[in-house]
Amino acid sequence: MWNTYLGKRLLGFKYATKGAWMLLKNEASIQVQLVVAIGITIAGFYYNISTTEWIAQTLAIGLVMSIEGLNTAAEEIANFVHPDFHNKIGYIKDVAAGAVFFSAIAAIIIACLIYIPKF
Ligand SMILES: Nc1ncnc2c1ncn2[C@@H]1O[C@H](COP(=O)(O)OP(=O)(O)OP(=O)(O)O)[C@@H](O)[C@H]1O
Repeated sequence: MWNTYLGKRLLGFKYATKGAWMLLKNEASIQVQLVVAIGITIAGFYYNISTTEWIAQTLAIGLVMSIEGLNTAAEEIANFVHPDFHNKIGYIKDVAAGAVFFSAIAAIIIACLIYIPKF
């Protein structure tokens, strides 16, 4: 059954949900982002934000958590292939963290655009 087209897709989904659970269980930064995501979702209901605002907010949450997950994967690969100190590993980790920074700035701007007018 798992060797069919549909079976392989289902297996991929199973591994992806396992990976998402591992990120949420093991990674402090993702846990913090999940708490922020829950808080901002509660704020969305409290301030009764529009459908467009929900779309922007949901995309922002997904973007930050996705890039954080990729950043974690890059760090894990870097630690696995080269556990010792190396400038190149430092560069790889820093640019991966920089990608999270870009997404976080975008998410903060989106949050400001949605919530500042509501005060
Ligand atoms: N092996 C290494 N060689 C060179 N520099 C490193 C190395 N490991 C870490 N660094 C430097 O230290 C910084 C922090 O590394 P670390 O692995 O603790 O990342 P982190 O983002 O703090 O991880 P975590 O998200 O797990 O807390 C990196 O961004 C990099 O500048």
